[in-house]
Amino acid sequence: MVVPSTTPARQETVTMLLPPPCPGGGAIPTVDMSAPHGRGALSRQVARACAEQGFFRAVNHGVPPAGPAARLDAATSAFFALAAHDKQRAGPPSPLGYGCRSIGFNGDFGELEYLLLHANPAAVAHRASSIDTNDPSRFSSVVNEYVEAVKQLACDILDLLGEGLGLEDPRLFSKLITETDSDSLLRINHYPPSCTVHKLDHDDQCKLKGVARTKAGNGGNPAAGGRIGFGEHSDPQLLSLLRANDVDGLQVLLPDINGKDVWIQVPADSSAYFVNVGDLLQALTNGRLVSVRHRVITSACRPRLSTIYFAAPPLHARISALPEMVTAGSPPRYRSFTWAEYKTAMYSLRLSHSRLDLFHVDDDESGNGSKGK
Ligand SMILES: C=C1C[C@]23C[C@@]1(O)CC[C@H]2[C@@]12CC[C@H](O)[C@@](C)(C(=O)O1)[C@H]2[C@@H]3C(=O)O
Ligand SMILES: O=C(O)CCC(=O)C(=O)O
Ligand SMILES: [Fe+2]
Repeated sequence: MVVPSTTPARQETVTMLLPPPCPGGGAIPTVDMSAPHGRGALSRQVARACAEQGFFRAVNHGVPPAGPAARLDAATSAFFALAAHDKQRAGPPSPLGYGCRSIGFNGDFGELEYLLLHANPAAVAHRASSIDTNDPSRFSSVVNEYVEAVKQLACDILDLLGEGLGLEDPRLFSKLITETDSDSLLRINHYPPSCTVHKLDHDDQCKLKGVARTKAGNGGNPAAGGRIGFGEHSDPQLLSLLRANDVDGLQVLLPDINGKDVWIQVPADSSAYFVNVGDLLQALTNGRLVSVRHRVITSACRPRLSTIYFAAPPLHARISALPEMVTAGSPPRYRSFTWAEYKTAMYSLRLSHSRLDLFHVDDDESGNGSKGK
């Protein structure tokens, strides 16, 4: 087995913004998906990045920048450029649909507007008529085409993970997201420029005057100058694949050389995919892979447009540690649960909550079932 042993639970002790130590992001691993050193080396590299950082930058990933990705960016940018009342037709988020500032149902806010879609063609077609009233079928095909491309990349990465972890069935993870009733999502986030001159425009766009400005409790002190675009959280699903324009803002919480967690800025790279491990993959691997905490802090004078594919299993999928991941020295950490059960818990909680803690075996046994923030 080539994957490093379980990462110990991490405590954030310092919050700071670091300039990227090198153009590639320093602590952030870059994985060349064209496998220049062969598939074995690639699978080990992917597994190692997901175990040590829970995050990596994928380059030469095979999804061409022109084509589905460019068409989706054009279609979603056109939507966000509409007048507020036209966009509200696709809202409020249920949680799917168009949302502005408000995230989830429990009082989280961020300086963004977004579209959240179920990634299956029938659901996309249902939403398209309120998003693109002129040509809903074109909007649907643009989204479906993109989803097919990004889902293929997600399957490739999940298969590499299965191989790198030495699973008996290396395709087990990817099979979960290719089921016809998989619960994967596509989210498009649009962060307005942070310059004061544009801020009022955005308040007007959202028609949410009077809503409290983002508070520190929504993700921590972002440091002078930045505003919370999307507060600190981990993604609940299996794996997330993020592509964004060339505007910075994404930060990940990673341990420094002394083991202290620090916020690392992820330099923008519009040609790359940023891949992060979600809570379900952490549970399936019994904590071997880590669901990385991340956030978006906006400080640029240009809008940030990001598109994230959240690869998820069907609602009925049962999540419990794979036998290969359980040993005498590494007993099961989480009790078994279904994705539906996990989703119910997650929608009742704030964005920053460490949801997986609710399913931790120790917490369960000691009766502290609702540990968290
Ligand atoms: C506050 C919330 C928004 C969220 C559902 C939740 O109750 C907690 C998890 C949040 C999150 C984070 C990652 C994704 O952006 C998201 C779509 C998801 O699956 O979990 C969001 C949820 C959301 O915006 O509905
Ligand atoms: O918009 C981004 O860059 C990241 C947002 C995010 O983490 C999310 O939507 O879950
Ligand atoms: Fe996220």
